[in-house]
Parts: sequence; structure tokens; C-alpha cells
Amino acid sequence: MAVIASAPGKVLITGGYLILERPNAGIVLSTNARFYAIVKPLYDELKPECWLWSWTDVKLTSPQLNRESMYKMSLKHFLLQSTSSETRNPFVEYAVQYAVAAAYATLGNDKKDALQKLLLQGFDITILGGNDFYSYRNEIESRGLPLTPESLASLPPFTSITFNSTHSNGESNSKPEVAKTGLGSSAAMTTAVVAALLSYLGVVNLSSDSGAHQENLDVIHIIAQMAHCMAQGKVGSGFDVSSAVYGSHRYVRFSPQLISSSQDALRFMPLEEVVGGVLKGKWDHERTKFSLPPLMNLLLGEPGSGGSSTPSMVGAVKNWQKSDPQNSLNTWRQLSEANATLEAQLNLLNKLAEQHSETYKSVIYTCSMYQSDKWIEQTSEAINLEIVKTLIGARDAMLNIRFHMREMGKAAGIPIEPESQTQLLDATMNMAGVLFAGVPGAGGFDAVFAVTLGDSGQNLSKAWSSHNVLALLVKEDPRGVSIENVDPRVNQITSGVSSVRIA
Ligand SMILES: Nc1ncnc2c1ncn2[C@@H]1O[C@H](COP(=O)(O)OP(=O)(O)O)[C@@H](O)[C@H]1O
Ligand SMILES: C[C@@](O)(CCOP(=O)(O)OP(=O)(O)O)CC(=O)O
Repeated sequence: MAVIASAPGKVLITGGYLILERPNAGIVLSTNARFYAIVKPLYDELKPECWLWSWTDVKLTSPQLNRESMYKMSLKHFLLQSTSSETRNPFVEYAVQYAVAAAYATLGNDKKDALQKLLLQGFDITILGGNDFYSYRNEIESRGLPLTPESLASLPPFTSITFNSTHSNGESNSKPEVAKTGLGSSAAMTTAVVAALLSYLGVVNLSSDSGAHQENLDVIHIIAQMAHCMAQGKVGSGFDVSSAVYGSHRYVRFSPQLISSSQDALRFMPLEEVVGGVLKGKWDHERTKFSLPPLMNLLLGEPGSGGSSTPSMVGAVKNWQKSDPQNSLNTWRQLSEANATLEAQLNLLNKLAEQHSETYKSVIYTCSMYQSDKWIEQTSEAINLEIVKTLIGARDAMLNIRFHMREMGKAAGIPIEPESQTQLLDATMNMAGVLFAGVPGAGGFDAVFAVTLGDSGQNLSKAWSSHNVLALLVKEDPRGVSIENVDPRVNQITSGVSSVRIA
């Protein structure tokens, strides 16, 4: 039977770069953009002699990239060897190796025969990323459609992905392989594959409401982090995998040694022992519940196509920290304070919404119709004023964050908030009902985000369109990894059909 798992994409609204170092925190919102992994047996029947085999087969299909790859997997070392000439997918390859090793490390002897049988049947893995992960700007333009979310919605689900072209003048050097929006497709993909395989192999059970749900998520988190780090060739902060597993939260990274020491151990220890050890490690990542206050919406706008490559930006910031420790420390301190202020204001707004729900609602709806410099004059009562002041406090904190991010970019010689994004963000923040806007994560040319009040997002989306910025269909969705009952291709097609019928 097929097992289908899905994991969400993310937007890091505070903590870019700082989150790489404990104990700095970052706020990461998960989204309704989801990556799916479908795992089923490659062979239904097992030949009697197969129990002697030391290899099994793995087939990986990525319909959106028009890729199909075959692998042989050693049942001794769990190493995958490509037997087809197709390009590799290290994220999925490590996800398979580490998930199988985790099964060996954790399942009791009584379950080993069943595990062996599932392995011998081979894996048929299909991966599908929701359209929101990728940039379809070029398709929309070439089809002569307007640059609107409606045009995006008219694309079929799981549309083919555009590759960024490479120019001889090196212009696209900073661009990633596929034209992406920056929602963390590799982390969501790795997490979905790990979750589907661990469920398929009986290591975790995500469909039960049992008390073990948290522990199951923790196992998926550790295996997905290990696989993602191996595939990326570095131990990043891991906020993208963390949000793909747990959904929206306030994240403090795990100690990098938890993974880096295991990578050293791989030279002299079998993979399942290494994985077993890491699973028992003292995982110290923090994830505190966080959600946007009520009646606030997350909106993403894609100003150009293609996105930025994060690793080179991180390298530049690290070099700057080494070459100018004093000034870089100073900037980080100020950024950290601004991040903490924004977080505190949003938490306070959540509290005010809970304590004064009606007043909160009416203040948000009023402010949603005005530019921020008019908010204060709309009110006189104490509670209303406190809410408006907190909104303005959140806004000012974001302006501060943006200022220091720009400083950091200038000092490190990289476009964290490049001039074109500054103009867009300033214009966005001056629109009626916009609480704040910024460049997510590492910044650069990925889609920008805005947090809007009430229904003002619709006007913002129209204004963006008229300035050649494509508002994406992405919304905040706090759900982390989950098991799906229906194939997303069937699901999305039927929901598309029913919405047409209803209309
Ligand atoms: N549908 C897919 N099928 C196969 N590989 C994919 C798919 N989507 C993304 N990838 C891989 O993930 C990489 C992008 O990951 P990442 O840099 O994390 O992007 P993001 O900005 O979305 O975080 C791509 O270069 C590609 O290797
Ligand atoms: C710089 C960072 O702190 C944040 C990068 O955030 P993005 O959201 O830009 O990430 P990508 O999906 O890799 O593009 C690096 C890190 O935390 O690992």
C-alpha cells in the first residue's frame, strides 16, 4: 500500500543569519505550499531467492522535472548507486539512506523480517512540489496572462518546473538550479520523503492520536536534518527542516556538533549505529509556539524570477564576521534586539486580541483601511490606543531590522536587501493596511513578504501587479508534516473540478 506524506514550505520573518548561532531565535512561519512524497513497493511479488540478495531497487520519479532515476541500494551499508544516467537528487538519496538506517537502528528484532521484506520489495518514490515553491512568472508572461494570483491559480497543479538558464556572462551565477520562490523546497522535499519512508517502514505512526506523536515528529526531525545537512554539504541552522516538521514556530537551532560529530563517525562506524547514536543525542533545538496575531495575513510577492543562492550569501556574512569582528558583533547585537522587539510586539498583540477581542477586531479593521501614519488619529480610547501603539511598535521594529540587514549586506558585500527590494518594501509598507514587509531569510532576490491587516491584502496584491510584482497564492498555515489519505494529484484535480462546478 502506498504511503503519502506532505511537508510545508516556510518563510523566515526574523532571524536571518543570526539564527545560525545559538541562542539567537528566529520566527518561521510555515505555509500552505506543500511538498508530497509517495512511497510504494516497486515489486508486489518476492522471488524465493531474493532473501539472499544484498541489494534492492529504488526508483525515484520527479514528474515536474521530467526525471526518473533508478538506483541499487546496498542492504548492508544502505548506500545508493545510480544505475541510470539521469542527474542525481542528493536530498532524496540521503533521505532514503538515513530513513532505512533509522529503521534498522530502532526496530526490534521481532520486526526485522517484516522490514527485510519491505526492503526487498524495493521503493517506488514519487516527489511532487506544490506550484508555490516555483517561479512561473516566465510562463505567465509567455502565455500573455496578467501578472496576477488568478493567473497563477489557472496553472495545473504540479506544473513543470523552469530551470534557471546559465548565461556566459555569469549573470546567473548567484541563481539556483531551478527557478524558485524561496519557500524551502529542498527541506520540505527531504522531510516529506523521510516521513513517508519512516511511516512506510513502521518506524513512526503519524496517523494515530497517540501520546507518541511528539516523539514521532522528533524522529522525523532528526533524520530529515541529518539527510538535509549531508545533501547540502553543510550544517545550516535547520529552521527550514524544523518548520517542515513542526509547522510555524519560534526556533533556536540545535548544537551543530550533534550532526557534525556524526559525520566524522561515519568514517569508522556503520550508518545504522551512527544514526542510532544521533537519535539518542541530546537534541537542544527550541521550538516555541508562535502564530501571527488574529486578522493578520502573510502575503508573498515575487519581484523577479529565479531567486538567490543562499550558501554564497552565508559565506560572505561569515567572512565579514571574521574580518571585522567588532562592527559585525555590533550589528548583530542591534539586529538581535530588533528581532526580539518585533517578537514581543506580536506576542503582545496576540494577548490583546485574546483579552479584548471585540476592540481588537475593530481596531484592526479600521487600521486596515488607512496608511500607518493615520492609524493613531483614528482612536482615542485607552485599549484602542494600546493596540495601535503595539502595531506601530511592530512596524518600527521591522524598519529597524531592515536597516541593520541593509547595513550587514553593505558590509559583507552582498545584496541582502538590494536597492530594488528596498524601493518595493518601502512602497509596500506605505500602503493602507500593511503592518510591515521585508525580505525573508537570507534576503536577496527571492519573493518578499508582507503582513497585512484585515482584508487589505487584496489591494496590496493589485498594487503589486501594477508594479510588475506577482502576488503568490501562499498563505500562512501552521501545520507541519502530515500523512495524506489521498494522492495529491487526484485531490487537487477533484477540488479544482468541484470548485468549477460550484462556480
Ligand atoms: N520537484 C522537485 N524534484 C526534484 N528536486 C527538486 C524539486 N524541487 C526542488 N528540488 C531540489 O531542491 C533544490 C532547491 O532547494 P533550496 O535551495 O532549498 O530551495 P528553496 O529556496 O526552495 O529553499 C533544487 O535545486 C533541486 O535540486
Ligand atoms: C541565512 C540563513 O540564516 C537563512 C536562510 O533562509 P532562506 O529562507 O533564505 O533559505 P533558503 O531556503 O536556503 O533560500 C541561513 C540558515 O539559517 O541556514
